[in-house]
Amino acid sequence: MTIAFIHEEIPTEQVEQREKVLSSLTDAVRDLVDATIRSTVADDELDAVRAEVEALAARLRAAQLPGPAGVRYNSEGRSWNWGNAVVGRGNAVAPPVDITHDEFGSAYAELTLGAAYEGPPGMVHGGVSALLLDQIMGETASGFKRLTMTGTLTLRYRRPLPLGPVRLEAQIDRESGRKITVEARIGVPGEDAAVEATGLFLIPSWAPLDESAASWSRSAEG
Ligand SMILES: CCCCCCCCCCCC(=O)SCCNC(=O)CCNC(=O)[C@H](O)C(C)(C)COP(=O)(O)OP(=O)(O)OC[C@H]1O[C@@H](n2cnc3c(N)ncnc32)[C@H](O)[C@@H]1OP(=O)(O)O
Repeated sequence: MTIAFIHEEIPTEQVEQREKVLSSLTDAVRDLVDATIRSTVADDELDAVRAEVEALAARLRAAQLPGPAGVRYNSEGRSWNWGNAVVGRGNAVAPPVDITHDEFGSAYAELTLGAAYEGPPGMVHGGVSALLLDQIMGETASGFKRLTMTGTLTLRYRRPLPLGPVRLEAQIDRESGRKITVEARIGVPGEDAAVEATGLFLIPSWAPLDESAASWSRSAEG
């Protein structure tokens, strides 16, 4: 098995410009998804919109990567993972989340979950809560200083979480060698947690304990 981080020598300024433009497109596509779910226009109008959307997809397919976007990095230490299912700037399926790391071992995020993330009527899908928690916990364990992968994630769904504004928080609870235990929660801001999580994150045996993306890539391929 190879987990490859891709070295691509694009200047950071250019990466950031591309990310800005791509993020705007992603936001527009998210809006399209929400509009599609909630639209009540007539069937022939839905059909006309479908034709226009297909034409837009064909324009984007004029130049494509051969596969998924992967995780890329340049020699200035800038990395980007625009296809990531949770934080990918080019991924409109991903919830619109920005994770803040206030200090090593602690992170939080606030975002609004709309119609695209519904499970029980009017409530956030339990898998969406798990998705967001896994990402914030993994980033907290990693701190972008070391590669961590989810080993075991345990969730307790204490109460339904309404669609709308939500807040996530995560902290490292303890660590021992390659094992990092993280505690986290998601809920309505200012209220008791709707979902509490405990996760065991592992620094894989093939990865260095504390290194850069370049060495993760060499270790993973080697
Ligand atoms: C840009 C960068 C962004 C960096 C920011 C990153 C944010 C990422 C957030 C998203 C995270 C994901 O979705 S990650 C994707 C989901 N997770 C995965 O796909 C992981 C799949 N599993 C694996 O690849 C592997 O099993 C590993 C890496 C987890 C462990 O393999 P290993 O390193 O060879 O470890 P191994 O020798 O087997 O075991 C070492 C010790 O850990 C224990 N152990 C092993 N597996 C588990 C387990 N699943 N749960 C509990 N404990 C386990 C063993 O019992 C042993 O304990 P002892 O005998 O020593 O006591």
